[in-house]
Amino acid sequence: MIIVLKPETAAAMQAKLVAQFGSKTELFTHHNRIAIQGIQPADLPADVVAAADDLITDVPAAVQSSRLLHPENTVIKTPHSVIGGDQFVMMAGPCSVESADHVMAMAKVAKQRGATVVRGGAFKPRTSPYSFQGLGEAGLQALRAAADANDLDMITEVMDDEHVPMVAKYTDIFQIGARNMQNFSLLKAVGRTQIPVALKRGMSATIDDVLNAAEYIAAGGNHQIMLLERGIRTFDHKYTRNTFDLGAVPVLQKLTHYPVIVDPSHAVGEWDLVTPMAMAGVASGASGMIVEIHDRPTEALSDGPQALKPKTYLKMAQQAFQLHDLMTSWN
Ligand SMILES: O=C[C@H](O)[C@H](O)COP(=O)(O)O
Ligand SMILES: C=C(OP(=O)(O)O)C(=O)O
Repeated sequence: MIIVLKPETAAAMQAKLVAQFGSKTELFTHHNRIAIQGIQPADLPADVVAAADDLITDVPAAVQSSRLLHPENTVIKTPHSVIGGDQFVMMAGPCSVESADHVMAMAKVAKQRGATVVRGGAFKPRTSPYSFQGLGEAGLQALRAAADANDLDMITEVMDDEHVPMVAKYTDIFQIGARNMQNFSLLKAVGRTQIPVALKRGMSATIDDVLNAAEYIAAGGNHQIMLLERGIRTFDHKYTRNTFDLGAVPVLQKLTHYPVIVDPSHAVGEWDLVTPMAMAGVASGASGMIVEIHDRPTEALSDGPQALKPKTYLKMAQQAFQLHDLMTSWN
């Protein structure tokens, strides 16, 4: 259950509850709230009940992710971005880091229209073991250099818990890919760091699966989490790579305090569908977008069909910021 304490006595009552239940159960405090697993109102001392504004008994398993414990938005600050604040955050770059020169050029394009984060995979989760697997640490170095030269933050995928210390040396944001959303060792490993984590929704993951995956990260002590909607598998993928579940954006925002980011590139998989769905992603109320760009998509080492060429990206990004500004003016 979650006990919402009156602010004036919250600290004293929390201390009392921690002393009484702390060794027996999972217990989390946030401002004037305290979540204690596995107890009922009848288990509480009378003075705690008297000091409570509310006793919430219907509490989800992913309690640290829940707005019931943490009502206000989480805002993540990286060197060049504020994610989950008032500004829309643009993350752009190639699917894979292909070479130092290429990612440098793509970072420059990303920056031209307001991106504050450059993306690129150095470890690639490919369907086939014979497809390009990424440049590894050399890719991380190239992406770091491209980010630094353009005053951008870096986001990159970490696929393996053993790689977490290596990727941590370079990146500002860990990306956990859709295929690894329930790789619990990996979630625990990034949860032990204090580096922001962008958790992509698994292809067949329910909302509760996403929230519980985020909870693994929070349970380790890392609360800098953002959730990425990148499309799910449904029944008809003849024309789109995945089904962009934009309903998930306001649902996640209602249930959790973490910023929600949209990935129209992986959602639709075809470049000419990316701009309209990117706009839909902005309209859904997301805090930001991650989008793939490439100057020669037909030669891309991964996901070329969904990459926006620079000119198309620049137009899309301009429209995305304009739409976000318009929506902000309505509030
Ligand atoms: O980011 C790259 C791709 O989305 C991912 O690696 C899977 O693509 P593939 O099925 O072409 O390997
Ligand atoms: C592999 C990626 O995406 P996803 O995990 O969503 O498939 C990616 O963004 O590079």
